[in-house]
Amino acid sequence: MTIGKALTIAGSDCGGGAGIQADLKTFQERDVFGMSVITVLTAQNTLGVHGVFPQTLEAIEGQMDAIFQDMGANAVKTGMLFSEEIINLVADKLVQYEVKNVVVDPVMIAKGGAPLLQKQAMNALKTKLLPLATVITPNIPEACEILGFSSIDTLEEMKDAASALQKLGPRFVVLKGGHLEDENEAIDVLFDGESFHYFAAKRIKTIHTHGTGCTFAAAITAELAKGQDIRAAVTTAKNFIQAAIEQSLCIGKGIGPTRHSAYRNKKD
Ligand SMILES: Nc1ncnc2c1ncn2[C@@H]1O[C@H](COP(=O)(O)OP(=O)(O)OP(=O)(O)O)[C@@H](O)[C@H]1O
Ligand SMILES: Cc1ncc(CO)c(N)n1
Repeated sequence: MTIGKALTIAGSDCGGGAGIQADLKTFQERDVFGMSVITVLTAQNTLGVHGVFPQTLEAIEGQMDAIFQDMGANAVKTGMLFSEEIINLVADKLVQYEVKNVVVDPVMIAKGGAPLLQKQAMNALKTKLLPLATVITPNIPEACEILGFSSIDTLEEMKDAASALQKLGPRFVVLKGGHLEDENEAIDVLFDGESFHYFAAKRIKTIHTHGTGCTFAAAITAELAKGQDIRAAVTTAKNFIQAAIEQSLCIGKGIGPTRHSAYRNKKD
């Protein structure tokens, strides 16, 4: 029996809604074999991030070598990388192992406002990691940070930003519109270097959106690991996150997680 293999290189969210935990739950739901490289431990719950504990470079390198010298992966997702040193190491290893299908979720700030990427790491993210990406999945504040834009307020501005991001080197850009002020729709824009594709869904009124970005990018990764093309992968990921937010969970006292099992048994 063969199965698609997907690897997440990200931070651990002990609260289970984001990071490594969200990614592995999503991989499982999408029927790919999930593996993980933990870059940082966070002490985190629905109220916020209470501690950040980066792993040593030796520990991160050891995990990557263990996976790539044996099982390998059909697709890799990066999430919280936190520091310049970790970004440089991960980028070097992706090159060393000639990894195909790299999904870079440029995680910067948690929903509660905690920084998940050090300011000094921005240049390494832009110059070392983005050019290795098959697809990047920034939200609007992340796109603004990367590009030095003061704001992105309209669909036209999202298109301009997606096109500017693609010039930094990723093959595809998916700019997420979750943060756009639109009462009716949450619209994401895919730019392939030539044309734009739109993925719109009804905006759900809920505060429980902890880990939506991780879950969405993990679903894209799972589909790429199965050999789907980018448009099919984003279509499935959008349906997956929509179902997960529709049934999001009021667990904890703050911003609750989504329900990763909500899309189970639904047709693509
Ligand atoms: N209220 C909502 N209703 C429907 N879809 C949403 C809603 N909020 C976000 N989305 C969708 O969820 C996906 C993730 O987008 P979002 O912008 O929330 O990511 P994010 O800010 O990176 O998340 P996080 O950093 O908390 O993990 C996108 O497809 C976006 O359109
Ligand atoms: C570990 C981790 N990665 C990513 C996010 C972004 O949602 C988070 N809150 N925690």
